[in-house]
Amino acid sequence: MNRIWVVVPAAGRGQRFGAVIPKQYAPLVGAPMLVRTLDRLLAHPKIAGAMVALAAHDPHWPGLTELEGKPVRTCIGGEERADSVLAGLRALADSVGNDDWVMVHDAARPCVRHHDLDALIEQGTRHSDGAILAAPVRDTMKQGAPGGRIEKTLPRSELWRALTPQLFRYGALFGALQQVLNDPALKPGITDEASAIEALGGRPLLVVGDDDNIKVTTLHDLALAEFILTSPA
Ligand SMILES: Nc1ccn([C@@H]2O[C@H](COP(=O)(O)OP(=O)(O)OP(=O)(O)O)[C@@H](O)[C@H]2O)c(=O)n1
Ligand SMILES: C[C@](O)(CO)[C@H](O)COP(=O)(O)O
Repeated sequence: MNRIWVVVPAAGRGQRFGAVIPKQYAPLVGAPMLVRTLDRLLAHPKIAGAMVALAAHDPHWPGLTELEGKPVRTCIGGEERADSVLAGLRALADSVGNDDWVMVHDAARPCVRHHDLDALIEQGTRHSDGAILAAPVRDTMKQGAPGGRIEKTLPRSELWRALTPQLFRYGALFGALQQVLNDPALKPGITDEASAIEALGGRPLLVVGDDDNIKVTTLHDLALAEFILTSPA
C-alpha cells in the first residue's frame, strides 16, 4: 500500500478561540499548534506528506516545505472547512491516484496519537467506504427544545463524537465533496468528510479513538492540549 497523504485544513479564522492570531498559530509547547500537529502526523511511518490548506495571504505560515523528512505542501483554502479540504484534495491530484487512501486531519487537533493512526489505517483500509476516528459518548445526551428545555434524552449507546483523521480513497472523497458542496441543500450539513460520503449513501467505519484527541476550539482547550502533550503518554 502506498504511504498516505494527509490534507490538513488550516485556513480557519478561529473566531470561537477569540485570539489576535488564528488559533492554528497559537503557541503550544514551544511551537505553533499547526506545526505541532504536522510534526505528529509526519512522524508516522505510513504518512507520505501533508497538504496544508491555508488562508489566502496567511502572514503566519512559517514556510515549511519539509518536516520529519516528509514533504509539506500548501494550497489556498476556502470559505468553509469542507471547501478547504476540497482545495487540498484538488492540489494533491498530481501526487495521488483515485484508489490511493488519503486522510484529512484538523490542524486544531494536535494531540492525535500514533496508535490511533495505526488503528485507523489498519481497520479503515479494509473498509470500502473508509473510516473515521471517533469517541463513544460517555455523558447522557439531551436534545434541546426552543426555550432551553429538554426535548428528550437520546440513546447514547448509538452516539459517537467524530474526530479526525478521517480516511477515504482519494477519488471517492474528492467526488463526494465536489458533488455535495455544489448542492446548497446539502452543503450546510457537511461538517466532516464522512458526512459527504454518507450523503451519497456511504457508511464509513467508526474506529475507536482516544477521548483526548481534542479539537482546540476555545482558549481553555489550548491549556488542556498543553496538559495532554506534556503528560506521560
Ligand atoms: N474555512 C475554513 C474553516 C476551518 N478550517 C480548518 O478546519 C479545522 C476545524 O475547524 P474549526 O475548529 O471550526 O476552526 P475555525 O473555523 O478556525 O474556528 P471558528 O469556527 O471558531 O472560527 C481548523 O483546523 C481550521 O483551521 C479551514 O481549513 N478552512
Ligand atoms: C471535522 C470535525 O473535527 C469532526 O468533529 C468537526 O466537524 C469540525 O468542526 P468545526 O466546527 O469545523 O471545528
